[in-house]
Amino acid sequence: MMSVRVRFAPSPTGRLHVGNIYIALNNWLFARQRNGHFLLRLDDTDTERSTPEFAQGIETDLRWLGLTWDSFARQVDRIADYDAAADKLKASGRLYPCYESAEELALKRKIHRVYDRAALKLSDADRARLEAEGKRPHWRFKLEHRRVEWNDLVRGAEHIDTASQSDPVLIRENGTYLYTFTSVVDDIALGMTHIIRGADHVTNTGTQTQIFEALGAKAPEFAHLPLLVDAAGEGLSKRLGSLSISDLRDQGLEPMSLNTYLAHIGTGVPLVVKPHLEDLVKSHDLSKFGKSSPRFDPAELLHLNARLLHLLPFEEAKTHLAGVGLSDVDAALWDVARANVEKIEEIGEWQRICRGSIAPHIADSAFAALAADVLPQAPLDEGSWKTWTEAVKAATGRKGKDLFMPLRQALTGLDHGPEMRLLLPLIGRDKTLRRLRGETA
Ligand SMILES: Nc1ncnc2c1ncn2[C@@H]1O[C@H](COP(=O)(O)OP(=O)(O)OP(=O)(O)O)[C@@H](O)[C@H]1O
Repeated sequence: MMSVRVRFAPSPTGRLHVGNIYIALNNWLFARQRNGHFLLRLDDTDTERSTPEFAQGIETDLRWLGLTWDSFARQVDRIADYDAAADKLKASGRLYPCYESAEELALKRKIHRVYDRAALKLSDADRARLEAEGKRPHWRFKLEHRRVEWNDLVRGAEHIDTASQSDPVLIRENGTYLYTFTSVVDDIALGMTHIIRGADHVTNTGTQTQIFEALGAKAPEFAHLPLLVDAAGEGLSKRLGSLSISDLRDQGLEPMSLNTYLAHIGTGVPLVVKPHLEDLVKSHDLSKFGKSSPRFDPAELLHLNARLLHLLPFEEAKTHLAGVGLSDVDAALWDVARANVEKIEEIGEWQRICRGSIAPHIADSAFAALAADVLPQAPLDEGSWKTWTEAVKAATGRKGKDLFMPLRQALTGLDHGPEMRLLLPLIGRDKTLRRLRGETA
């Protein structure tokens, strides 16, 4: 069997958003599951809007998520190939020059929805006259008017009737190529076997299939994933910077929670925490995705992030902790605090409470003093809390919340957090005594 080759082909015209990564991830998982090849291709022929900073940002985002690529291409390096392919289509009569201005085309559109192919009727003399007047042609691809059918790996049996479409412009008046064309030339040259992309490209599929064939190639298999929308149901755009990957990274989310969430939404399969990309590779299945637009809900992502941290063993958490400046957190603290955070940086607060210094919250200093008197001797362990609170109860007559809450507040400055039985040994006897006296310790 031919080995699988897929690509992610963003234009470096903005910061990648979660919809773009939905596509990148699905391509990557599809390739990895089949020992295939994943190409990163920058569609950067729009030189006005493409920038090196956005190109760099794409690489940074993909690396952060672990979506590494096997090869890399840029469309600006491949113009000679486009020229050669265009010459071939011109020679076979599939690309024809048109001279209508934008105004003329707008007028025509009021009468016919589809371009009337008037330019095909021009004689050599007509064209020579137009050129002599200084007109430069744009070039249209002559569609075969027929039904193009394909078995979409996401959407099932699909078809487009190209008779209802205008012959697409593939080369602009200034000689630059349109995406519809360059993408096909690349997909042929770089040997793509499957094209996995967003549903915004379904309508291009008829035209592109015919361009593949006109260039002597067979169209690859297609998979069109639904377009993600935000929690309010609005579409996403690189240009607007909505739900960008760099923002989510800056917010301190784990790359694997984003990968897991994106591999899940739109599938209808229950959301299960997957700590490693390999786990997602195993369960990946394009046929599980539906057609309707999934909502990307940041609240759901945050919840998943918390669940992922709760399951993350210390050995794996270490590098993440170092990444947020918390390399001094140890296994004991991690194991106690991880169930109480949504983002890894919040571990810093528990590090400060257990290992650094805080201002305690003492509501009743007489009670705190009595409690200090009966604190067990060092070293404190997981049994010490029970021994201590029983002694405090005997000394003060307090019980339940009236007993536990003032102690928690005195020791942590907070009224919530991990079990006190686990926190007490981490805080230690000295700090506990000082905090009970109201000292910052
Ligand atoms: N909201 C979305 N959901 C899923 N896929 C999307 C979404 N938006 C874009 N894509 C896909 O992302 C890939 C990269 O596309 P592209 O670089 O054109 O991004 P874009 O967000 O559409 O760009 P722009 O906003 O600059 O027009 C394409 O496969 C496209 O179908």
